Amino acid sequence: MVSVRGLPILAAILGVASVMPVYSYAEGAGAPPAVHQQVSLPRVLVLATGGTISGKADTRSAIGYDAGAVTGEQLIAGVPGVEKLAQLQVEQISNIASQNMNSQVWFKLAERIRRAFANNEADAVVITHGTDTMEETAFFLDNVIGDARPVILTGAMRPSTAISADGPANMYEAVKVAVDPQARGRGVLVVLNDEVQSARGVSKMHTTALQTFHSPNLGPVGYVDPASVRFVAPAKPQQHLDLPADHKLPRVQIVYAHADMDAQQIDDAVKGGVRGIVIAGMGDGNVSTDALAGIERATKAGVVVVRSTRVGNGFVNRDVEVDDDHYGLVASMDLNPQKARILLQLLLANGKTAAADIQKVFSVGF
Ligand SMILES: NC(=O)C[C@H](N)C(=O)O
Repeated sequence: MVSVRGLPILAAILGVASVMPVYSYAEGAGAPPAVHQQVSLPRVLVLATGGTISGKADTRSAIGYDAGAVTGEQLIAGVPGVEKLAQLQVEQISNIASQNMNSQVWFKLAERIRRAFANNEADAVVITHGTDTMEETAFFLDNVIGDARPVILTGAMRPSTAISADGPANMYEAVKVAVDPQARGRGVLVVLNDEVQSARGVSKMHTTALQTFHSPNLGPVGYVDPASVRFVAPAKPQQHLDLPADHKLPRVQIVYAHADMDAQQIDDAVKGGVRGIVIAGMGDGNVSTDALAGIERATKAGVVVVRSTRVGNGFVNRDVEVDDDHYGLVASMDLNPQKARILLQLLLANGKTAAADIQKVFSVGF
């Protein structure tokens, strides 16, 4: 449990923060108290999971760095002015690079957020996270939280020690969005580089650029800068799927389609005991004739098959180039393969196994 500290300590922190450069948290500023209190400001629970935003290198121009080397508390201490936006309570959920993100951390996050909202501990949640799998964590949480209070993920493309580290500005803007009344009722959001994206729409689309997050099909839902938060899309209805009590998600494998494709990967997946397969198909979710024969074997064996696309943009349409009705397939609509995998896992865990029922959920809103 974290403890509430007194105002003299807060004043000391504010004094330090005001003269320190923004990257100070990576340069041994020391751990501040876990609760940064200012009476009557909104309460934001910060859940730190690691990633480049918590990364640290030996020198400011170093190429390599260790992700998850800085704690959430140190990270907050390097964001001057954030304490004027909200009362921040920081908890460390994990400290990993997000290529190692996994469903156990997702369950931990989901349960902590549900508890915080049920006990009225927080008005909003900000999660710091690596960018590689941020869209997957955001989408998982979007499907299981179902609360109007904002849940915002943020991260960074440059480690905390880099020249022009982007983490502090992203953290500031994430908290700014979290406390904005208009952020309510929008599901889980991702805030980086002055843009606000929905969990459903967002995808990492550049390996290294600061402007890596885009929502190719849906566009950003809003914009943020130090002076303002502007939403350009309407709020959405809140709904949620249950978390499996045993904290296990069924095995669903992604199969990447390509020229010269045979059915080997699909047959191997079925033999390996998967409950579902998501095809990262060519174009509008296409596979070769040989692979389609493998898909037919898979569905006959009771494996649910969803057709998504490797293209990264556009919708996968039902029954246009592939006869989904005939083969009993699900079209992923706007969902990329990694998000289609999560939705299929959650639906299977909630007892939905019929392709038609699964299709209805994938098609929500379209
Ligand atoms: N920019 C980043 O955060 C990348 C890092 N590999 C991560 O996802 O943790």
